[in-house]
Amino acid sequence: DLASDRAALVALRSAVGGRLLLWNLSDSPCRWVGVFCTQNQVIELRLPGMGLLGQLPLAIGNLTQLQTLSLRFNALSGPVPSDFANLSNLRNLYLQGNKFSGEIPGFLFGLQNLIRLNLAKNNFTGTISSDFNKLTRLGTLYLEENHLTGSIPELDLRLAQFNVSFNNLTGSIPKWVSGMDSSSFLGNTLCGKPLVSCNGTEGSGGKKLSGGAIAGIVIGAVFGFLLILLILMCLCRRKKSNKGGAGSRDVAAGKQTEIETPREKTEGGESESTSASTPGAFSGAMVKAETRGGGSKSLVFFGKGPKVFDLEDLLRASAEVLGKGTFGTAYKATLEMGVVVAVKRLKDVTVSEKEFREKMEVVGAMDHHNLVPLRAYYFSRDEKLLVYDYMPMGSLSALLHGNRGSGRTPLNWDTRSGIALGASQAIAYLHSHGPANSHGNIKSSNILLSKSYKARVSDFGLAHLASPSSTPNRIDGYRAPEVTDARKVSQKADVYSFGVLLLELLTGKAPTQALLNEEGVDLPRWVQSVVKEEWTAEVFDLELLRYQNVEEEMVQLLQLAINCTAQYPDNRPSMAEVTNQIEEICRSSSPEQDAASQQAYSIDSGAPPS
Ligand SMILES: Nc1ncnc2c1ncn2[C@@H]1O[C@H](COP(=O)(O)OP(=O)(O)OP(=O)(O)O)[C@@H](O)[C@H]1O
Repeated sequence: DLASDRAALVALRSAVGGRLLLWNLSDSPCRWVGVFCTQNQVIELRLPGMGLLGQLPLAIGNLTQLQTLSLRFNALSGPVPSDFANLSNLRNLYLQGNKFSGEIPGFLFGLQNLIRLNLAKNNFTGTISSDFNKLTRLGTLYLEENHLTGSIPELDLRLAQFNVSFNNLTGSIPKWVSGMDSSSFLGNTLCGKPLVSCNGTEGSGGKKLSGGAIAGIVIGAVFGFLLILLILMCLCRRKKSNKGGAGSRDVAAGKQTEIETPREKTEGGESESTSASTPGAFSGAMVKAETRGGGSKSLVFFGKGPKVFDLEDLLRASAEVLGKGTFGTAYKATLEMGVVVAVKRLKDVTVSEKEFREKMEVVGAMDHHNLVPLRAYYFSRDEKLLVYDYMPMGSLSALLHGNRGSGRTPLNWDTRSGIALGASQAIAYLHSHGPANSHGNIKSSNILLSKSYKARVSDFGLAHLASPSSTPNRIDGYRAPEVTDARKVSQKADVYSFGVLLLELLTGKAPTQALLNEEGVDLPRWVQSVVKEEWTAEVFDLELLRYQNVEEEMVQLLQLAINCTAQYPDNRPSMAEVTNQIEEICRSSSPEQDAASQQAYSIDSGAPPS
């Protein structure tokens, strides 16, 4: 019961101290940092980097319902206490980054429910026991950077993740792990696939190179680098001279406009564009608009800077369809002076001209670095055009779901959590302008990206202008259950949509794709059903799972997403609260995280976007 769980935690606190000393003992233990309960029982204890010092007492073993125990990156030493044998419900054990010593204790092999075991970066000695075979559910085994000796035993496990690098292991790599990356075995005296074969004839890693060969490689690499540098410099010069004096500055924007070659179309069925720009094609449609609309109207600009282009310039621009959305078609328009903008032609606008202009004034006045700014608009009876900054990196939807094949750069935790934070800040900013201010259409194709993968929320306010009949099904995956009229989306409904977006970031699944899955459930319900069973890896995007050390942050963000997608609006947090929580999650993953994920990248050679 909770009283005995509490006693165990207090005993732990007095033995290893650290930030556990900040626990408020007069509070329920379920409210202490790192302690997670279900039905008045502690089921998770997550204490990473809490400055815990010394030997663990016999205490944690009393937390009999514990499913996840994380003590990673502390200064815990000595043996793993024997009462861990009582943790029969334990699924995830993270002890990496401590100074635990002694052999890998035999009682761990009695924890039949273990799915993830991370003992890396400790001082464990002895051999890798064949008793690991008893852990039939094990999917992750990390033992790197210890002092383990002997050979890797023949086991009958099907592991998704395995690493024994930088131990003192010898012998040949058994077949059951020979499909792992060579980096899992480096720093030992091992041979066989994926390292060099044991008779020294084939394989990729492990061959000793002579001093001369190393010198040759270094010199070659330096020359190669210089050559690439030279080519890049030439290319830059050519590009500059091509541009000539053409204004690449969007003066209306008051800042540099990013001019890009047409980007790859990755948005599945949503884009109907060819990648070639068509000079005049865009203007054709608008000339019609201009003549039919009366001809005297012009673009209404926002922002303080001078207006570098006018309607005439826009008419002459080459246009390329970016995609068809709920409210019309989006174009990439390249103006003759070189400025690139995104133009949206709205359809089915139901509000009056006065209402439209008032709404545009509100939208145009929004100024936040995580919003795509509305630069100008045009209104006539037949045509309504909105001019935005063009975002060359496309949308989060394309980034997450496009190009899932080989050659894709994995989207790492830092990038995803950074996008979540930026988007939440923009939405919280919109909400801070009064309770009637909501976005109304939060989804991954409306989260655009800057060159440095920072989130820019677009399409703010458009939902309030469109008729409900023009709202296609595909936004349903994001829509809160209480929303019946797409023009009236509350702030709490925005929070719901944002929660779905977080789930999309964490699972890599499109909400619309989840709608079509075999069970016919939506993304929030699917995640909840998986999570209810246990906090397994199953919900997370495989690309994220490669970076083990962020799992706690991932779980925290998952919990937040689940809170945001609560069925009843009152049970959802406010957007300001959501932003604060994401900030905290990002902060807790930063310092120690950076070093660890850098390491993961260098092993995977998947360069993180800066
Ligand atoms: N400012 C922009 N810069 C670059 N690409 C953009 C810009 N605005 C929209 N896009 C892209 O153009 C395509 C169509 O966008 P649009 O907003 O019209 O539709 P949507 O996002 O699919 O749906 P909805 O209309 O419901 O927002 C999307 O792929 C979107 O990412």
